[in-house]
Amino acid sequence: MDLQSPVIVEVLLDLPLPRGFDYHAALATEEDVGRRVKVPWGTGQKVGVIRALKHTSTYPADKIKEVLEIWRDVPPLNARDWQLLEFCSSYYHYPLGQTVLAMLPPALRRVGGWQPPRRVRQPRKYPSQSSAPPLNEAQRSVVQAILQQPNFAVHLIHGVTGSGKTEVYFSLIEKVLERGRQVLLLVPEINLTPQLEQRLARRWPNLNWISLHSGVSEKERARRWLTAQTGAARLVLGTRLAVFTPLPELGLIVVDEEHEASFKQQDGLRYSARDLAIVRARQGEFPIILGSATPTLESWHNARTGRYQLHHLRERAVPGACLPQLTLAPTMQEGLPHWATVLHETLSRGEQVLVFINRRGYAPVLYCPNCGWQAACPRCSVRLVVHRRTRQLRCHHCGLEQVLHESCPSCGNVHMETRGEGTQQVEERLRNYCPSARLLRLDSDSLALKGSWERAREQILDHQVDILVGTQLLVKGHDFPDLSLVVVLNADQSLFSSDFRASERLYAQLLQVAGRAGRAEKAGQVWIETDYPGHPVLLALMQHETENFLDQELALRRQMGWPPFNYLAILRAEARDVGKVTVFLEEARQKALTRGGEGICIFDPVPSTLARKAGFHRWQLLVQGAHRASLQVFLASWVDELRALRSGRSIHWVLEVDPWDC
Ligand SMILES: Nc1ncnc2c1ncn2[C@@H]1O[C@H](COP(=O)(O)OP(=O)(O)OP(=O)(O)O)[C@@H](O)[C@H]1O
Ligand SMILES: [Zn+2]
Repeated sequence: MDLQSPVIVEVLLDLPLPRGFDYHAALATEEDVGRRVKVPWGTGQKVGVIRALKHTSTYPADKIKEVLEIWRDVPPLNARDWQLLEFCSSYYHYPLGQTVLAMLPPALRRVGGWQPPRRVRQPRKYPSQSSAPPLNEAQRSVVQAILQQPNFAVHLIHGVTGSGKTEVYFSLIEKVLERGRQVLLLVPEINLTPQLEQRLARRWPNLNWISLHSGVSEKERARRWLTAQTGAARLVLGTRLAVFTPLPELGLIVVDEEHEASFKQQDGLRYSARDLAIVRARQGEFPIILGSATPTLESWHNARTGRYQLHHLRERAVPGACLPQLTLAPTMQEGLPHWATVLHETLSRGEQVLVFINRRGYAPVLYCPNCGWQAACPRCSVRLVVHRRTRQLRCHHCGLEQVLHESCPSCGNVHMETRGEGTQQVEERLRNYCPSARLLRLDSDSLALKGSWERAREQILDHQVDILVGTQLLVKGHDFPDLSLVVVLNADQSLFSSDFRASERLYAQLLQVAGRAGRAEKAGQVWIETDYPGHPVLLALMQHETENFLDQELALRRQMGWPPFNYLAILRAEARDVGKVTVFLEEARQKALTRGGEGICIFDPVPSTLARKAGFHRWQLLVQGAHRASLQVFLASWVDELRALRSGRSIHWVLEVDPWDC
């Protein structure tokens, strides 16, 4: 660089604009690219990240302001970090500045600068494991096969529930750590981290590893993030946000439970952490492992067509443990349920029971049997849920709370009734069946307090609980050896959804919840309440035929022309005034039709599934592309046109690539 010319830096800011901003920075050098800066913005200040140094600017020199501070207290983003961020910004059509600032831990985005926490919380100590269990034959051959390819490859491990996928990951992780490379282990749920933290700490008592998730305090999260960036931390265990952690020596990524929807960010930068992890592995030329008992059809298709390498674990790992026995039973309107006997038998053997119902609260409907009035949310297009203990009606979408009606607001009838069951009612019912059993309800209401999941988990493992009543929070990847009976209530509620992914999701959910039963020596039983025992999802489940099910679903998707046989993007728009939403989407559709593109199909604007939320009307427009590349070309120019539309200024809109909910 010419030493005479004033140094100008291009700074990326957290603004919805596709460009950076120029500032003078007399003392900046090339080393500062990727560092955080404080800059003046309007009457205030903002934190940004230096993207580049330049000689000249297109702005008039006297308009360019001076950078207030370049923070050199932490390392800059490196070329690999930029590579991932640039991919992310261009693939999701999200401004680079917003992408970069979204990925920084919040404590590094403060205009006050970064102060490390005064006290560092010491990681909990666990008794170290004498030695890892010897891998069984099937596990060993998966490990061998994966080790043969040190370069980029996507490995899909399809392992039945309890087949010991985690031990396979650990074995591979050990090899990668020995080679001096860092490891990223992604899990879908913050609830799963205590279980894995414990396993990691026992396996490698001297390893410097960190966990990153939204439950870690701001400062602590930034501190840990920095230990990863400097290379001090050798392993990062985290939820989706951890996919962006700078890891200069990264050599392996594991995505556990790759089918989980929580890998998809649903607001702001709407990325899929699983997909970005694959991109990251390709950029870094190292292997990535996806593991699941119920892979997504996208991954399954890639495995079937040879793009991913498929590995199987067909049996449970604990010697003697086998897959649970499944029984379908009709829902009883009155009297004892069909599973009452087996419930008592299980409890009398001193084993644990999980009762699964995917609905929290007491009852989903409050209605008047006299005039038919129902309690609905005034701000959303849903009914209000009855919470009996707090005597409230609550909206599970916008958080609205009302006092439970004593009488019908429409006709004055004082005998109001509820319909359907939620976790609280099931808990009450079970207390009547088994008055002496110790019950624990686990849903987002009972787990609202910090640390409550960890306590609950220890109670379960210590066998201070006989019956667990819970929602999907309990389904994922947990390992409770004394649990031998799983009861699924009201499975039918999702059999008739219109989403093309409904069958895939229901199958995964039922198989995963069933998979919590009988993981150790105790034989497992699963009872599913349904009035449709002939439904294809249930038939496949009964036969433990996951591969057939996936193949059949793939054939259906191909026939219907849904992903993974094409690619989707959704333009979502919302506003208080429904007219503004439809005008914008109609103009957007016209632009799209004019632009067109090879294999691009533009649908009509329609109301979203939740058509009104917190007073906002929500509509969407689906775009389908036969090829990923041509869809990307189309979206890139379309999004520019959308930004220029006047009708888009007074509403919220967002373009989502590869949506999981349509
Ligand atoms: N080789 C082995 N010998 C004995 N026990 C094993 C072996 N491998 C794993 N296990 C045990 O089997 C149980 C299930 O393992 P793990 O939790 O890894 O299964 P998983 O495949 O991840 O299951 P899920 O998909 O249901 O989460 C654990 O208790 C684990 O300690
Ligand atoms: Zn609401």
